[in-house]
Amino acid sequence: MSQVNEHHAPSTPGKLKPEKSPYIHHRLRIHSSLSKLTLWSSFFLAFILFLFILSPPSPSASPRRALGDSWGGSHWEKRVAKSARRSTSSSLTVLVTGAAGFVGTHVSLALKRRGDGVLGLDNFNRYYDPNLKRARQRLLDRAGVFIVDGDINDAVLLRKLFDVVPFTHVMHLAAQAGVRYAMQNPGSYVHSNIAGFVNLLEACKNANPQPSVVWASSSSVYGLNSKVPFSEKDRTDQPASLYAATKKAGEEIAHSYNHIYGLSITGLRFFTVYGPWGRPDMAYFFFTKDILKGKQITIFESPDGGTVARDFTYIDDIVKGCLGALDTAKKSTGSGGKKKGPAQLRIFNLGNTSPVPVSELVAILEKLLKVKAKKKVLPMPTNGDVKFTHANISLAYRDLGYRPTTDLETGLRKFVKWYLEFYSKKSSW
Ligand SMILES: O=C(O)[C@H]1O[C@H](OP(=O)(O)OP(=O)(O)OC[C@H]2O[C@@H](n3ccc(=O)[nH]c3=O)[C@H](O)[C@@H]2O)[C@H](O)[C@@H](O)[C@H]1O
Repeated sequence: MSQVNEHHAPSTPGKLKPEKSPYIHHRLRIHSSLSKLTLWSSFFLAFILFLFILSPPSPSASPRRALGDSWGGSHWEKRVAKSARRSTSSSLTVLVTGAAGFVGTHVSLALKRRGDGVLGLDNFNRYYDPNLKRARQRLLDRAGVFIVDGDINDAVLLRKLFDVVPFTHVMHLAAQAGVRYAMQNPGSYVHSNIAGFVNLLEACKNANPQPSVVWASSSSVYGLNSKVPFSEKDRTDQPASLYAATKKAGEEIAHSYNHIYGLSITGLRFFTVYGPWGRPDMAYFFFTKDILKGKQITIFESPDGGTVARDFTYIDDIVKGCLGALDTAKKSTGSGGKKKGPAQLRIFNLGNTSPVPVSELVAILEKLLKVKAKKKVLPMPTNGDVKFTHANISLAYRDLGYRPTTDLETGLRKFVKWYLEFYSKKSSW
């Protein structure tokens, strides 16, 4: 069969009506479907790109992690072992997850300063400014605490850490925090507060020796409970936010790992913790920033016009509660994933026992900053917020020796002092 393509006339020009041979017609059909395919696939790619740009920024791990940040090797293991080395045999050896976080930084410093071995773990995600986390990391580095850049969902990394260090305790503070953000990025709460917690407990129950676990639950588990002040035995089956629901789920997951594997587990229900090196996503922090910038702030009030109040708790008091929980934690009874006997399971409120209306918080900030706030009062949106929190701390008082001593004005004065120093220095960064 003669090979004719569209560039050559048929062998007998003139006689034949110049019509397309079936072959040429076939080739042209292929070309037009190819060009249609190219057109549609470029439309599809453009659409995917558009969706990606629009999707909410999920706090994935730090950019470096996206490039596959490496860990392991003899130098890395030496850094891990040195950081975790305790000063005496009666000291603790603690893995602090979320060590570059607000509470994690303060707890790590306090443990190291009293002679405990401390190793940090943090994924340096972008939920808020990673530069603040890196600044905290430098603070801990100067104190001799190494923070491994890793995720609590990384089972291989966790197993390696427990192979290198015989942790006596785990202070689990890594979490997706924030009541309102859960409506924007629910997946992040499942990733960190459910999957991450289970993965960490799996590593703990498989470890030999098994560590004792102390972890951060939240006052938000009280949800719509109206009996005040909140006691540990009160209802916690009405969470008002996904954040609260994941913390409540954490308490139930802790019960199952205690029951099956003999893990000693203590949950701490923190009540709106604030202080130097705090979280920029919390009201006291961004109110300070906005008041100094002359930006309007929104003060929520309850739908019936009443105030919205929180039992704000200063970080130094929280740290004492965390160390009290670590020091009174009984050993886990399991070994290599097998339970040998009943193990300790506890839950405590760590609050300040004196709820303060948000409007009062703002008045204190105006006084400390010497700037009048531009305020807008709005009914509290149905965004997961609750009208009030108020802690009964008699259990923590009795069992942990927990005695909060810092009132809101004193605590905010220390926060404002830090804020002005840190961000004036940062402006020179
Ligand atoms: O105890 C906890 O377990 C939680 O504490 C914290 O949650 P909250 O108590 O909600 O703190 P935070 O956001 O600072 O709002 C403070 C007040 O300002 C009100 N609020 C907030 C924003 C605003 O624009 N206006 C306003 O009035 C708001 O209605 C609230 O009354 C932690 O974020 C959370 O991770 C968890 O640890």
